[in-house]
Amino acid sequence: MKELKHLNKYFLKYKTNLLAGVVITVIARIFILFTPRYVKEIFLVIEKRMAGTITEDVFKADLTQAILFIIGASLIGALLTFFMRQAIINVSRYIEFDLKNEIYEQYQKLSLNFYKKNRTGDLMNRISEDVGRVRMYAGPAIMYSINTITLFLIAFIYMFNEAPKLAFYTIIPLPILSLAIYKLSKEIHRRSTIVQEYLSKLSTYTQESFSGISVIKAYGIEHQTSTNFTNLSETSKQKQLSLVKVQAFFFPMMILLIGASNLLVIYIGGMQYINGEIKSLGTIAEFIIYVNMLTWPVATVGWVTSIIQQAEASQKRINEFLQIEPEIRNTTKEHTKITGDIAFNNVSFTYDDTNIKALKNVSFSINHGDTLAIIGKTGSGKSTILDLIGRLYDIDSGSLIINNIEIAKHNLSDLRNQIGYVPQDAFLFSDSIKNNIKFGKENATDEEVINAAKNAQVHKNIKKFNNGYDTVLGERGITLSGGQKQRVSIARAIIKSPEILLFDDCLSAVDTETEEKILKNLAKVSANKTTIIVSHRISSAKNANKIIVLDNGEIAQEGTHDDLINIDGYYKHLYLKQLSETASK
Ligand SMILES: Nc1ncnc2c1ncn2[C@@H]1O[C@H](COP(=O)(O)OP(=O)(O)OP(=O)(O)O)[C@@H](O)[C@H]1O
Repeated sequence: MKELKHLNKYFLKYKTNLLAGVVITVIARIFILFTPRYVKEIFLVIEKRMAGTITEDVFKADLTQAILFIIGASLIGALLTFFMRQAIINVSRYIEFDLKNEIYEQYQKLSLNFYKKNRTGDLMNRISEDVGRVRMYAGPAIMYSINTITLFLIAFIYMFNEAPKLAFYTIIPLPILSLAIYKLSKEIHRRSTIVQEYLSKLSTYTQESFSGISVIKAYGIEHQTSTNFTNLSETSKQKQLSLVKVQAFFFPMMILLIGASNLLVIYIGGMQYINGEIKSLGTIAEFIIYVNMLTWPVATVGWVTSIIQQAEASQKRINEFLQIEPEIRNTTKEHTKITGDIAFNNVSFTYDDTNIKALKNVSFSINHGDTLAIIGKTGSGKSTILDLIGRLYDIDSGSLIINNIEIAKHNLSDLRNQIGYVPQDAFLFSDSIKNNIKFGKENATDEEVINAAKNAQVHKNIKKFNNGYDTVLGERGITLSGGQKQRVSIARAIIKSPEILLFDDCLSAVDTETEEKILKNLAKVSANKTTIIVSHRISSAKNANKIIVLDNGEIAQEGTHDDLINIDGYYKHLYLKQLSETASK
C-alpha cells in the first residue's frame, strides 16, 4: 500500500463526499438487514397462528406490519445504495480526473530526453489504463470494503445473538469462497494483462499500416500485411478465449458455494430445530437470507484484494514518472529580459542516449536584430545549436549567454516566450489552419493570422481551399504539401513576433522563387529581431549578417557571404555547385 499513499492527498481533498459515502453505506446496510429479521417475524406469526395462540385479526395485522416493514426498509436501503454509489464512485471519478491532470502536467515538464527513453505507448498507458486501475481502488474497492465490513459486523451480531452454533456453521464456507475468488481474480488479471498486450500490439500494427498505407500499396505488400494481421489477430483471439475460460468459473463457483452454505444452514438448522435448540423455522429462513446476502460481499473480499494489488502496481508505475525531476528546470521566478543578444563560448554538447558529441567547443555571437545563417553537412550539429538556444537541452561545458546572463539563469518561460521556432519537420495539429497559426499567439485577430500567412507566402494557397482558414488539417482533414506545411509553420512563428526567430531548414520544400519572397518578407518582419537560419541552401544564407559553417560539431568557417565565397572551403564549394545547378536549369 506504500505506493497508494500518493492518493491520500486526494482523499483528503474529497473527505466530505467520502465521509458522507461511508455514513450512507452504513445506514443503507442497516435498512437492508431488516429483511431477514422480518422474514423470521412472518414465520413466527404463522407458527403462532397455526398453534392458535393468536387470533385471525392479530395474525393479519402482524403479517401486514412485517410485510410493510420489509417493503419500506428495502425501499430506503435501495435509495441509500443509490446515494452511496453517487458519493463514493463520484469521488473516484474526481480522483481519476485530478490524477490524469497531474500526470499530464508532469509530462509537459519533462525534457526531450525523457520522451526519447520512454515509448509513447507507455506514456499513454500510464495516463489511461494505469489511472483506470487506480480508480478502481479509489472507488469500487473502498465502497465494497465498507459495504462488506458493515454488512458483516451487523449480520454477525444478529446471527450470533439468534443462534450461535448455526451462525458458526453458516460462515465456515465463506472464507473458502473469498480465497477462491482471490485466486481467480489474480488469474483473470494475469490473463487480461496478456490480452491487453496483444490488443495494443494489434492496434499499433493497424495504426502503422494505415499511416504507411501508401508505402504498403506502392510495394504491393498488402497480402503480406494482411497475413501478419491475421496471425496477430489469431493469437489475440486465443488469449481472449483463455481469459473467458477463467472468467466463466466465477459465477459457477459462487453458485456452488452458496448452494453448499444453504445446505449446511438447512441441515444444521433442521437438526437444531428438531432438538429444540432453535425455536422457529423462521430462524432457518432468516439465516438462508443472510447467507445469500453475505456471499457477494465475501466474494468481493477476494476481488477487492486483487483490485488493490493491481492498483498498487499501477500507482507504482505512475509514481515512477511523477517522481522524475525534470532535467530542464526553471531556476528563477523573476522575469528576465530577452532581446536576442546570443553568445556561445566554447560550448560542447553530447546527446546522452547516443553519446554523440554533437557540438565541440563552439564559439560565436550574434547581436540583437542581426541574422545568423548556419550551413553545414547533414549531422554537423546545426539543429543542436537551435535546440540549445531554446533550452530543450542544457549544455555540457562552456557558456551560452543570452543578454549577458547564462541561459540557465533566465526565466524559462520568458526565454521560450521570446522564441519563434520553426522545426525541420513542420508539425501541425489536427485542427483548422487558423488555429494552427494562432498556436503562436492565442489571442491573435483574423487580420494578424492573414498577415502572418501572407508573409509566409501561404495566404494564396489557403484561400484556394473551400473552407479557407477554417480548413481542418490532419487525419480527417486535408493534407498539406510539404512546402505548405513549412509555410504554415513559419506563419505560426511570425505571428508570435518574438525577439528570437529560429528557422531550422524550413524552406527546403519550397521552390527557390517562393524562398526568395519569404526571405524578403522575413527580412522586413524580423528587422529588429535576432534571426538564425539553418539551411543547406546558399540562397537562404547569403544575406545574413554572419554565416557559420559547421563540420562535425565544430565551426569550420565563419564570415559574411562575400568573405566566404572568396575562401576555399565548404561554403565556396557549395556556392559554386548551387550556382552551376541554377545556371543549368
Ligand atoms: N535527439 C537526438 N538524440 C541523439 N542524437 C542526436 C539527436 N539529435 C541529433 N543527434 C545526433 O547529433 C548529431 C548532430 O545532429 P543535428 O541534428 O544537430 O545535425 P544537423 O546538422 O542539424 O543535421 P541535418 O542537416 O541533417 O538536420 C548527429 O550525429 C545526430 O545523429
